[in-house]
Amino acid sequence: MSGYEGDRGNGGSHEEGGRDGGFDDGRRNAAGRQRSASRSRGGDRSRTSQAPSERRKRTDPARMAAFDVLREVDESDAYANLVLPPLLRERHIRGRDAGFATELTYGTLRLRGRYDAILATCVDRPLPGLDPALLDVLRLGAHQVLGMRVPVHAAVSETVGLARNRVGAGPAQMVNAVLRRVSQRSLDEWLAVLTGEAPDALSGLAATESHPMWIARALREALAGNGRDVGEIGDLLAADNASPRVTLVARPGLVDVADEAAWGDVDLVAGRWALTALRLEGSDPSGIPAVREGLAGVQDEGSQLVTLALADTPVDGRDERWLDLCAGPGGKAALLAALAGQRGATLVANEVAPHRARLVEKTLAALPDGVVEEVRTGDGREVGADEPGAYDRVLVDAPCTGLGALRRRPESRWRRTPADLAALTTLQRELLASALDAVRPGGVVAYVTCSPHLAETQLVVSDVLKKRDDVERLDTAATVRSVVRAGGGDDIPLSDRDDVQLWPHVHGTDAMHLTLLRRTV
Ligand SMILES: C[S@@+](CC[C@H](N)C(=O)[O-])C[C@H]1O[C@@H](n2cnc3c(N)ncnc32)[C@H](O)[C@@H]1O
Repeated sequence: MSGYEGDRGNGGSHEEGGRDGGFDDGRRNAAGRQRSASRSRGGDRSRTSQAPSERRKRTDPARMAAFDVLREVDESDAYANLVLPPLLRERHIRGRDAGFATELTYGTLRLRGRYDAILATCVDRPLPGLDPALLDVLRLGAHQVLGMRVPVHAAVSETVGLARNRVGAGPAQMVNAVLRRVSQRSLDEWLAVLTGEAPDALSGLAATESHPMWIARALREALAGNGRDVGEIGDLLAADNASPRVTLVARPGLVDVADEAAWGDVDLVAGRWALTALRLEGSDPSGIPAVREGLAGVQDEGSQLVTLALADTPVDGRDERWLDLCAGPGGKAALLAALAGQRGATLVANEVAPHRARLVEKTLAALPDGVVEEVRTGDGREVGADEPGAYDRVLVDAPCTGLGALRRRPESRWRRTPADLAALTTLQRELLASALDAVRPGGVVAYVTCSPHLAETQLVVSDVLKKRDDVERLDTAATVRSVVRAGGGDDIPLSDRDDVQLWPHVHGTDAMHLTLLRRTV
C-alpha cells in the first residue's frame, strides 16, 4: 500500500521499455519527511489543507490527469505508460503532483480487479451496466481511500468533484454515497470480505490480488509445472502488484561498472544475479550519462541473465555470427552485441515491425563499428529457410502474452485474453523452428519468453522438438548458475528441470523462461 496520507510523492516511469512506474516504501517515506519539513516552513500547501470552498473551485489536475489516462486506456487500448508522461508534461503537472497522478493511475489500473470486487458490494446494480467513465471515477476513489491512504474526506470530496466535472452532477452524488460505503471498512477488512465470499481459495486470491481468474489459474499451473509449491501463488500474484525497482544493464566493453563519471551522482547497488546489473535507488535513469549515451540501459535482471546465459553456452568450433531473431526494441540485442564485440563476433538483429526495428537501431547506436552486421526488418519465420545454418548463436525472444511482466504493465492483465494464446503459441513454434534451421550444427539457440505460461514455454519447446531429431536440450539451469555473479551460482533457486523459469516473488526478476538448445546435425 502506498503512504500518501493526503500528500504527494515523487515518482517516475523508468522501467524496461519505459512501461511502468511507481514508488517504493523507502522513497515514499523519505519524500514524506521532506514534505512535512517544507510544509512546516510554509513552503508547501497540500490539497488537504485547502479550505473546502477553495477545493470546490477547480478539479485537481493530478486526479483529472489520472482519469483521462484511464479513459484513454479503456477507449483506445492505449498504454498508460505511453499516455501519462506526455500528458503530465503538456499540462505542466510536475513534482509531487506528477508523482501522485502516476501512483493513482498505475495503482488504480493494477488493482482494478480488487476495487471492482469491493465496489460490486457497494453499488446497487451490476458494475458492467455502469457508465465506464463513472466506473473509472469510482475505481480512482477506491484506490485513494484503500490503496493510498488519502484521508477519506479529501479522497471523497476530490473524487466527487472529478465526477461532477467529467461525468455529471447526478453520478457525482452516487460517487459520494459509494465511496462513503467503501471507506467504512479498512483494506484488510475488505480483503477478508472478498476472501470469505470467494467460492475457493484461488478465486479469493484472484479477487484480492487483482488478477483475472484465467491468469491466476495459468500462473498456478506454471508454478506446478516448474516444480514449485502451488501455495506460492499468493506471493506471486502479490509480486505482480509491486512496482519493480529500476535495474540498469552496464553493457560489457562499453562502460565499466566502476567508472564513476559514467554513472553520475546516483545511488547504485550491484544486481542480485547478473554481473552486468545495477539497481538504481530511486532517481530518474535518464540523467545518467552512461544511459544517455547508450552504454547502459534500463533492463530487467532476468532479461540480462538469459542473454548472458546464451552468450556463455559453449559452441563447438566457429563462433562468429550471432542472430537476434525478434529484436525489438533491442534491449537484449544491445547486451548480446556488446558481448559479441568482446569475442570478435557480429550480430544480426531482425525485427518484423518497422517501427520497432528503428528502436533497435537506436538502442544499438553506441556499439562499436563492425559489431552490428545489420538491423533488418523481416519475418523471423523465414530466416531459417532463407539462411539455413548461417548462425552460431540465435536468440528467439518470442512475442508472448507477457504474463511474466505484469508488474510493469498495469493494464495488460485486463487486456490479454486466453484467446491470445492460440495465435501466439503458433507463432512461437514457427519462430523457434526457424531459429533451429538458422543455426549451424554445433551452434546454440536460446528460446526465451517473458511469460511462465506452460503453453508458451515448455509446450512450445517440446512440440517443436518432437518433430526433429537434430536438436538436443542443454542443461540451461547449469549455464544460468555459471553466469550468476561470482559465488552466487549455488544460491539462485532453480528447479530440477533442465530449463529455467525465473519468478518475481523468488528472484525479483520478471518471470522469464529460458530453454537452451543445441543443433546436433
Ligand atoms: C518479446 S519482444 C522482444 C524483446 C527484445 N528481445 C528486447 O529485449 O528488447 C518480441 C518481438 O518480436 C517481434 N515479432 C513478432 N513477430 C515476429 C516475427 N514473425 N518475426 C520477427 N519478429 C517478430 C515483435 O514485434 C517484438 O518486437
